[in-house]
Amino acid sequence: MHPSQYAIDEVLSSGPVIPVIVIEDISDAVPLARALVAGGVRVLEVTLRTAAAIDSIRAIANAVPEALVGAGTLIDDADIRRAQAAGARFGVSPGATPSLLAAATQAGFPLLPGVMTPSDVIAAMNAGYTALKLFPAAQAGGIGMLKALNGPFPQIRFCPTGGISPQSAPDFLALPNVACVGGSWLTPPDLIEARDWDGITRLAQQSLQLRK
Ligand SMILES: O=C(O)C(=O)C[C@H](O)[C@H](O)COP(=O)(O)O
Repeated sequence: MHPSQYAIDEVLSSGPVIPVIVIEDISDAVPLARALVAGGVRVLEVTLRTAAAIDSIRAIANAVPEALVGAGTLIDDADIRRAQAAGARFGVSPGATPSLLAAATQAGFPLLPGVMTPSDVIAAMNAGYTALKLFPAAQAGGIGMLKALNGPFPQIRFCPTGGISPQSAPDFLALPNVACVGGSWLTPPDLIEARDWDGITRLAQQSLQLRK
């Protein structure tokens, strides 16, 4: 394991659910991060899917130091550079291309790469990555897929993400090779639009109870 990957251990062990966050309006970033932290969720994955994402990461890193803010949807080397420059402490990708893995290693940037096949797992392992996101988790086979992967790859810890709900999360979290799950349900667009930060704090608190 690369030394920078120790931060991924902290990301995976901080709580049962990593919130996958989409921020459209930069002015929502800090109150949203504070609402999640107030609910006991300090690892935050801000996806690079919106124009506001990089500035949001920078704002959260500066104003909410108790949060562990990371960047999601990393696609290429440039994404790693701009996420790191904005203060992201880790990155998450839907995939695990050789160039993305090499760029993260070279930058000393903790990365949770996405995999969906045994060949993806082997390629990531060979590049030194043992904590992986299974994406899209439900569509890739969900619980059955994770049980099957545990046969040949018992040393891999997964953060399944994609299609997981508060209803299905406990069954994922009960698996020996699942460290945590990712999900977008902690930050629903309607609550963000309504700036219902208390509602988001409640969702964060509820997510802490999902481990059976
Ligand atoms: O943007 C990324 O980097 C992604 O990998 C996609 C997210 O992981 C899924 O969109 C999770 O969303 P839900 O399925 O709604 O929980």
